[in-house]
Amino acid sequence: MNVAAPMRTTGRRVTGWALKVAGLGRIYGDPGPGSLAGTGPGAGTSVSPLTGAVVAAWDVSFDVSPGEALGVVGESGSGKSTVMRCLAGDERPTGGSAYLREAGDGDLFALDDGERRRLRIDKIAVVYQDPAAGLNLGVSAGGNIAEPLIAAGGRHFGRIRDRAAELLERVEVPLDRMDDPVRTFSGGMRQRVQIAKALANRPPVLLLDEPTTGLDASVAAGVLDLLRGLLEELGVAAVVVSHDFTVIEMLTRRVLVMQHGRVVESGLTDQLLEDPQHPYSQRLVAAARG
Ligand SMILES: Nc1ncnc2c1ncn2[C@@H]1O[C@H](COP(=O)(O)OP(=O)(O)OP(=O)(O)O)[C@@H](O)[C@H]1O
Repeated sequence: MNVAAPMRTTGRRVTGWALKVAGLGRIYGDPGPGSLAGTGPGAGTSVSPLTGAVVAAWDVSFDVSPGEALGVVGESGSGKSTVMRCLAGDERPTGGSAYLREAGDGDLFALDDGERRRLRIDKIAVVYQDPAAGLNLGVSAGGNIAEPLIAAGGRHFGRIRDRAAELLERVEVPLDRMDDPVRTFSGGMRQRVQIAKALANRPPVLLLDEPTTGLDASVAAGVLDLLRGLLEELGVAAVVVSHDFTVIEMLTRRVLVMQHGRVVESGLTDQLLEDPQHPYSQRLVAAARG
């Protein structure tokens, strides 16, 4: 299937999409036709009463432009991480399609595993909640960042080291820690190294899955500040998944609210925070406002 090429405007920001997702769905268990009935927000569950399948995400559609960040917010079990895992290529969706401008007009979900892995080298980068998922903790900070650079064809030791140092400096990790194993770093520093590694090959798309959950509040605030600056500066198209509207508010321009595997509301983040329409969004916003 061909998708019309997005329009480019002058400057770093473009009006066309960098990533477009249409009708993404993921069902765990029997994906037969009966499995959708009786699931979703109206039914109050994502588990099919007929087949027992879990409709973790269904009919999720959005696009993200370069220089834009889109949030996906919802409570535990709402399906937001499933969406992220499908986009990252960590698992295969049951249905839908996705297009990456820089990868031509082919459906990402139709690629084989090897092709998906190649996209992860320099086109779609992921920052996971758990730094251990994105880093090798036994390897130095510099070595972790070198890994995607080498995978992308980097062979010159000096240039790889310079790029690693530049990235560590940008994420405010002291350069004298560059050769220390990441295992010896604090949680906040590990997350900064993970961010540096994700950005190593200047990917057009960055997926952030609960990037500050699990960090102490003051450490999380520092990492959020860093991410906000990077997203403004880099022109990357970002998708930010979080259960926390405070994170979404700080990092994103638009947001989707998910409940029981479905999108129940979407819009500009500040407007949705100001005047949420769906009762579930109202509950999430109230929780964020304390
Ligand atoms: N491998 C799996 N097998 C079966 N069900 C799964 C699997 N992974 C996720 N689920 C179910 O899919 C639904 C959505 O899970 P998902 O992890 O996407 O939610 P989430 O909103 O990201 O929550 P959390 O923040 O807790 O990860 C949940 O009901 C979950 O139990």
